[in-house]
Amino acid sequence: MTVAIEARNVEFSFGTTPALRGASIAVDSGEILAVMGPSGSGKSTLLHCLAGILVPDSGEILFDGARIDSMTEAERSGLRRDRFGFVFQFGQLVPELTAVENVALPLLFSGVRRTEALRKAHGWFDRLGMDGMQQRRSGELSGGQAQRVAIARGLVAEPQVLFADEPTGALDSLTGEQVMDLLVAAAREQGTTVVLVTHEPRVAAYADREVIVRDGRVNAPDRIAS
Ligand SMILES: Nc1ncnc2c1ncn2[C@@H]1O[C@H](COP(=O)(O)OP(=O)(O)OP(=O)(O)O)[C@@H](O)[C@H]1O
Repeated sequence: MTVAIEARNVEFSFGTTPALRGASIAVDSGEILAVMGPSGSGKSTLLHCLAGILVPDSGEILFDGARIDSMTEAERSGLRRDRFGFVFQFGQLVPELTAVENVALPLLFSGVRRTEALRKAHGWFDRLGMDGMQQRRSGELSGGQAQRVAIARGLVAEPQVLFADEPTGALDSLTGEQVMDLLVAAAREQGTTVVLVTHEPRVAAYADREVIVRDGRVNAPDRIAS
């Protein structure tokens, strides 16, 4: 197995508040990893460091074998644009744009022509179960529909790694399961590596592997002897 993305002994503090204290994790290419752990343990901070949004105070982040913590901001933002996809708790769709324009955004940012980007984005709506809703704006979508659109946006440019921070956090459990079914099926089809932060065991159950962040470090889950 090739490692897609890795944190080695990462430390990060917000001012005097330590958030990561020697966190290490390696995610295999194509693997779906669930990052669990108590509130405030450092899960989101770890995701932001892996995604090149935050730069660790010490330690290393490797993507495809290359150090990204020592890259320039411009290089890291290029990686985020071209190689990574993102889904957050609240889809963060652009309210002024239609659903299909929202899905097309990462392609447009990567320089794909508008007609081609919109054509590709259109192709997602059937599998979203949302054919006919392409022209709606986010205020005209349910929470689950908006989050499905956000997942299509996260995957449309076929990123190598999808970072999902509590993607079902604002949804009821049935809607959350529909969103996870979509996320996992589409990621598997594209061979996308997924780093999924969640506090819900039902959501983590979709992953290939679970780790727990406690006090800024990553542990394998405690196994219950049977
Ligand atoms: N922008 C910030 N400024 C200051 N401290 C922060 C900031 N973001 C996070 N922290 C602190 O860093 C620590 C780790 O936070 P983080 O958000 O990574 O935890 P988390 O495990 O994702 O929590 P949750 O499950 O509640 O989202 C916490 O002590 C938190 O209070």
